[in-house]
Amino acid sequence: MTLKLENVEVSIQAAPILRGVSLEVGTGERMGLVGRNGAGKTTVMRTITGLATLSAGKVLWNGEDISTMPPRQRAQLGFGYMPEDRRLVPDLTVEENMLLPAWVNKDIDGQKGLAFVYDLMPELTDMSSRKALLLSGGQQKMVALGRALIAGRKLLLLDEPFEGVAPALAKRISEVIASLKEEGLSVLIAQSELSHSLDLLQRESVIERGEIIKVNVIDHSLAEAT
Ligand SMILES: Nc1ncnc2c1ncn2[C@@H]1O[C@H](COP(=O)(O)OP(=O)(O)OP(=O)(O)O)[C@@H](O)[C@H]1O
Repeated sequence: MTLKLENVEVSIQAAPILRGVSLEVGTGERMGLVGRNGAGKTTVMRTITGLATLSAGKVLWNGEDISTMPPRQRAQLGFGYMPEDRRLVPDLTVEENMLLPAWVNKDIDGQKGLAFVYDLMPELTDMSSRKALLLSGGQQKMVALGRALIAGRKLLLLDEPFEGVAPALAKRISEVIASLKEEGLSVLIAQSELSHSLDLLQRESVIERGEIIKVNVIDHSLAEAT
């Protein structure tokens, strides 16, 4: 289950936003996408989900060109997306928010997804009937992660999952993401800083003004030594 971007170009209102972006995320790999605000991280995520349109290049999934596949079909392939701003519906409960992808896409098995998510994050079971508006920012991120996992059983795209989250909860989110390796899930994590996830990632692509300027392999022996 490999995701590959080949020389992807995306323009918004004639302004070039992504300029020849190439990257690869392998099965069970956790890859970072690191860059300053405005570097193009969210646009990369939206290109992978099909929400942004390429003007050149390709998005490949297991070698198949999915560049023009609609977002709905990509969700059926097992792509899940957690947007930076969470986009929870305040008046819906935690469980209803997580079931949203299954309500709009009948091919997604919501109950099966919920069982998986509750098993992975038992703390969500306790808050399942609470309205989203009553949750802290960090708890909302957890719910957004749960919702992304309802569809995202093969590829998970997480946009700033640790931003604005208190350290204890950030550690928990990091733990949950790390445990997904056993499921063979590939994860791409966009971040403007690395603080919470160095030990989580295997590689990171650095993006600057719409271009990948380098790919770093993370040396875990350094983290283990400290
Ligand atoms: N709908 C839009 N209309 C105009 N410009 C846009 C639009 N969406 C993104 N951009 C521009 O594209 C560039 C990349 O934005 P993008 O959101 O992908 O960056 P980012 O790295 O995710 O940063 P952030 O974390 O601030 O969202 C920015 O310069 C932004 O202003």
